[in-house]
Amino acid sequence: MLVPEVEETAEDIAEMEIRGAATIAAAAADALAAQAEASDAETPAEFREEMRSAARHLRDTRPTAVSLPNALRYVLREMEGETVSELRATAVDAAEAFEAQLDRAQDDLGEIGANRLRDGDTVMTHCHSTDALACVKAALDDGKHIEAIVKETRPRKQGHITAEQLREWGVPVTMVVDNAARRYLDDCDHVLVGADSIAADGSVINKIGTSMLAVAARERGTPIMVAAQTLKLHPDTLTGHTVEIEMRDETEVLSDEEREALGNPDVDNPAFDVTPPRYVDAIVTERGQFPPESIVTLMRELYGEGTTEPWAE
Ligand SMILES: O=P(O)(O)OC[C@H]1O[C@H](OP(=O)(O)O)[C@H](O)[C@@H]1O
Repeated sequence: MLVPEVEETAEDIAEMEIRGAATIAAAAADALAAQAEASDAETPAEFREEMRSAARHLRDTRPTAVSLPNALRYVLREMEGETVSELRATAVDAAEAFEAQLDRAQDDLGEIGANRLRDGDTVMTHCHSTDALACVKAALDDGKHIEAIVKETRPRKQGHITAEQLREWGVPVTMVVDNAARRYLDDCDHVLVGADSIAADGSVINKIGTSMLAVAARERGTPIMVAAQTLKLHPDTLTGHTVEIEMRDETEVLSDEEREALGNPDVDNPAFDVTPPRYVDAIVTERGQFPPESIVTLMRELYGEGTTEPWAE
């Protein structure tokens, strides 16, 4: 019943071939459009059930980045009609509209974030975030000179992706291991990170190590800026739900051979952590910059008091 694009996208998200909250959201919307286009469902009910099933399959890949369910929700909600062809057309249009909105939001967010960066500033980054990099790009486009201290970000070293992108834009980059962050904070004007989810109390759920970085940055007096388009706002947290932290495979930390050589210790590999709002100076969205404690007002405006699960069986 599921088209190959849905199966492939789900596998690529789970394996992190497709990664980064915004990129995952766009790929999921694309996969739903592919399902709609290739479906051979004969009745509207059958078509709707196929789309719900595709959404469930995509949603079950990774639990933490809310952009994934937010993308699926957007497409399923916009899908309407009395016939299969109407449902198909509205689903495909919705996926396109979603992706266009996502690109626009990232551009707008970048412009706003760039206002915080002055000519000559140095930013410290953690992991790889397209929303965070959009702020640097907009600052560069404004003619500002920006330098970067890029944290490696173990265990998957996504700092390498950030370094590569920044070098491509001509930004001088210094790579450091994660443990060197505090030593270099005095040389930085901002800590700049993305987010996988933002909770209603302003907590930021981002790549493991963000909270340690934020605590150290607060202690050094370096401002912490989180770039997160509104797609990252987690509506379930309005009704008291918490955000599930993904635990990834232990072999990302130690290979089987390394582990055996150490006498088979237990290994935990949480992919994300929670940074409390008191360690964050600003959450930059496409709707403006917010102190973390006031993000709930924007969340209510956009999502009401919570959300439904349009993919439920
Ligand atoms: O949406 P954008 O800003 O690109 O990325 C947001 C976040 O997604 C990534 O998670 P992962 O690498 O998928 O585990 C990082 O934690 C990054 O900060």
